[in-house]
Amino acid sequence: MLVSPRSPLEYSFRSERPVRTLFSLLRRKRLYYVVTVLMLILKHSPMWIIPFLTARVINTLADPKLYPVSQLPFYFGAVVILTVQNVPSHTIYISMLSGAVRDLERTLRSALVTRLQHLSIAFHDRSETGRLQAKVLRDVEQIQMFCMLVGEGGMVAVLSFLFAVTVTAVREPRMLLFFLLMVPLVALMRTLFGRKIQQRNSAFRQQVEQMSSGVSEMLNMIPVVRAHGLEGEASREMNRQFEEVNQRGRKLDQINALFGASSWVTFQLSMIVGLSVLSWFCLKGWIPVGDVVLYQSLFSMIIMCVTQMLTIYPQLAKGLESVRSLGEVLEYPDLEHNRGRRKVDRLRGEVAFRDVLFSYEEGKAPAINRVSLDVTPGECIALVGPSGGGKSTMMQLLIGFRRPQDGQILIDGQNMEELDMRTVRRFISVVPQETILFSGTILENIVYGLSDVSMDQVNEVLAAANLSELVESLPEGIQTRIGEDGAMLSGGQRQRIAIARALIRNPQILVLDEATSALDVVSEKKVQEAIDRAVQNRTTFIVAHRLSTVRAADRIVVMKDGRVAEVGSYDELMARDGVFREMQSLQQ
Ligand SMILES: Nc1ncnc2c1ncn2[C@@H]1O[C@H](COP(=O)(O)OP(=O)(O)OP(=O)(O)O)[C@@H](O)[C@H]1O
Repeated sequence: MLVSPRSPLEYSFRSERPVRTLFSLLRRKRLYYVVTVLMLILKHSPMWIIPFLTARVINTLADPKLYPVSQLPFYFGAVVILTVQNVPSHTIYISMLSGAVRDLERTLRSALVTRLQHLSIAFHDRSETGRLQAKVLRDVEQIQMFCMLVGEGGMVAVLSFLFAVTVTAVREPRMLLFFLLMVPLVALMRTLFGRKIQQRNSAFRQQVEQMSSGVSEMLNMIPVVRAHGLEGEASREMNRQFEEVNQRGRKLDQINALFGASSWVTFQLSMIVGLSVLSWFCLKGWIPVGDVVLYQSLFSMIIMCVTQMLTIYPQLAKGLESVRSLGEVLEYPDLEHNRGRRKVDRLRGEVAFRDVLFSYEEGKAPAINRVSLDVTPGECIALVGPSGGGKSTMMQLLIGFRRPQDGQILIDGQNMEELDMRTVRRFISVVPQETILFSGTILENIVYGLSDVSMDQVNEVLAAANLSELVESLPEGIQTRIGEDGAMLSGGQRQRIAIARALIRNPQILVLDEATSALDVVSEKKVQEAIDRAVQNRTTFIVAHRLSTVRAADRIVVMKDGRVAEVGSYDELMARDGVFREMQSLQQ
């Protein structure tokens, strides 16, 4: 069942092994990484070599008999060359690192979006949009930052630490012993403060997030607040949140200041202790004067590397957590399966439900309970019934968003399970209850997703959807921008645009979920006229609420508790003393 459009990236993605997953993802740009590491070593080499050269210069000056003074220009020249080469090597290093990491970022986002497009509607129902959005944006950004951090600070810290420890171990093991005694002290202090700062940081972040959702809620609520005269309360509530952010922010700044100063003092004190030990070594004659500078540099390198690694560590944990978070999408198995199934290049519009059983969750009462229904091409079926009766679920089954647990749905006599639903859906249009519009022009909203549509076709559907008059009255006509989510349009106009969008595809099957919100008489009449035209020459299913729609349907199917309670024409059902007549008498 789970054959799917999987990218190679998804095959190598194992969220239970985040580090291995990252390595396998980074392998795509192996050459970039090799060059990055080489350039890193080259660009950073002055930091490692200059202390040796400085020591040599000082030793030469202190005891010219030991080292020839004539070599001094060579040392200075070497320092200059080493320093200047940092410009090209650093530039190449960053462009290679960024090239590889940005490629990873783009690949991950694109894999996520492709996967999200193919995951089942059931998955999307269960997932909050905000959480999915955070995965595509924030989690990928965390992974990108993680890789940059490892590539920049992390690698330098590890390499420098190994370099300093090895050099000291080889040249002066007694000094290494002293260094390794000091390191845990610095690390301990860092860890203790780090935990406290992290707590304050996350409290502050939560407060800021709460404030930001508070602000957006406040903006949405402005008309309600104004209508109830609650402006004062609304402002007070926001001020309370601002005050909380202010308090937490100040606490965070204080602890950061204390930590910053303490770190600096600890570092300087450890340097002074290091210097006094080195001075003692020098006075004893164990090391020359210049080596005091050398070991002092190596010591400061070790302390800085340890500090750097401890700073990076929490970010690493976050990055790995983000890899796991992406796994929830990239490894989720519930994909719509189409590969290898029969493609459809034409449809007559015959639909049959055969003993269809469907429940949203295992063990729960079925939303569709053994329903059978035969619909001939061109027929108009109105689905009516009490709320929760199963009308929308029937439509979701018809368009293949949900799959029956038992029974069959046949389209043109072919079992839907054997058809490539992507090809079937080219012949099905859906007008949902809530019209979804985007902030383009009327034309863009109507032809959405189609590339070669003639203006004649557009004018035809405008007329069919009763939109010609509206479009002509606008100064920019069909090129008028309709604002975010069609904010400039009335409810009836939005519905008619949705109908036009459905009709432009000239579907063989039309599914129309009528909006329940009441329209004024004129709007309702216009929408109804549009529907009347839309149903011609195609099989139509309308989840109907309006009496006029119900009347015009060839057959009315009354759904109750997941079953078909009654089927018949308007007159037939009204003649019966059943659910439909009761519903109609309540509506009038
Ligand atoms: N996504 C879902 N997850 C779980 N249960 C659901 C889901 N959608 C609908 N249901 C349940 O399935 C049953 C049928 O719901 P459905 O939406 O098909 O009814 P309806 O007749 O279209 O109702 P309405 O007229 O209110 O839209 C109801 O009991 C409903 O609670």
